[in-house]
Amino acid sequence: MITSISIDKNEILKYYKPMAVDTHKGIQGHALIIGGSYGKIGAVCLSSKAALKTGCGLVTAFVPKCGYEIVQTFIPEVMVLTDVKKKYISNISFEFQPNAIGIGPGIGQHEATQKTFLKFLKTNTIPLVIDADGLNILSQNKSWFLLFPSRTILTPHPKELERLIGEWTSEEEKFEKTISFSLQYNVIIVMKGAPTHVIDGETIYKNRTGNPALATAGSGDVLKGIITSLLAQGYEPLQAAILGVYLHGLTADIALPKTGFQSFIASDVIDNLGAAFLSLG
Ligand SMILES: NC(=O)C1=CN([C@@H]2O[C@H](COP(=O)(O)OP(=O)(O)OC[C@H]3O[C@@H](n4cnc5c(N)ncnc54)[C@H](O)[C@@H]3O)[C@@H](O)[C@H]2O)[C@@H](O)CC1
Ligand SMILES: Nc1ncnc2c1ncn2[C@@H]1O[C@H](COP(=O)(O)OP(=O)(O)O)[C@@H](O)[C@H]1O
Ligand SMILES: [Mg+2]
Repeated sequence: MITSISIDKNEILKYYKPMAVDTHKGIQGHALIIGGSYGKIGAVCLSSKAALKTGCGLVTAFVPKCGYEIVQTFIPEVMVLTDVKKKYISNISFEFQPNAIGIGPGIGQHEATQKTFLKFLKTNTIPLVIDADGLNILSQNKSWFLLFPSRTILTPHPKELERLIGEWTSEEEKFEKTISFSLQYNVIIVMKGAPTHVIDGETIYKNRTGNPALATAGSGDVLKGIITSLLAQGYEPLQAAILGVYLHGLTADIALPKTGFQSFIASDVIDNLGAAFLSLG
């Protein structure tokens, strides 16, 4: 039976955890963001900065070599690991245990990137968020769906969703297909749009924050960083997805009187995260 739930402040406050007074960076969670390719390192910068500004203690970015100085300069608080290749990722490798991994922003679809992504999926057991080209690679290799760790979070925009589940002819069919996908692979699907819905099997959560100011490059990359950060901090995957889309939308609602719809950019989501958290009390 399908259940519909609103993502509003009441819902969020059921599980939002303010930071403990005696916490420290070592227990606030370590998020790993894997992504970027030549010309699209910005996606990783935005995602990594959003992860830090959502409260996790440590963030590491894994990028192709060309991204090293870009990420270090854009956000020195983030640690950076690099691939052996200059312009794209070909061999995902890291020697620490992150609490959550976000993969996909700006990663491209190079053959070598696809190969290492498959190898990664075969061995990874760490809570995972997959976005952007990570989803596009999966759409081209549908047998890999079976490799999702249970409760993986997928964050497709409508075009990425269509590539994953195939075309639909009505809103009803879109929801039916997304629900079946979520049930079949035991994944949480953040159906980005206006509004965004979070699908967990037959439960549909409809987000109540956000506005058209979010229709801007990198806005999804930032959302991915926010959700990965929450996952790294120990939120259950469903809670991380719900709280993430709520906070993301709220930043745009808070900023709107200052920026208007047009001049709001993805960095403004990051800049308004503090105000969004403060509004939770
Ligand atoms: N500064 C950066 O480095 C940026 C990197 N990006 C990366 O660029 C790569 C490509 O991502 P894109 O999403 O641009 O490309 P895609 O080809 O996946 O998606 C673009 C297509 O989807 C359609 N679409 C998007 N949102 C839609 C909506 N709400 N309703 C209906 N159709 C919609 C567009 O019209 C277009 O046809 C990703 O890896 C992404 O992470 C982008 O996020 C932009 C910023
Ligand atoms: N008109 C809108 N109203 C509310 N949210 C929107 C609107 N347009 C886009 N968004 C949000 O902005 C984000 C866009 O994500 P995405 O398309 O992946 O961007 P990018 O890949 O450039 O980072 C999603 O979270 C989506 O829900
Ligand atoms: Mg995107």
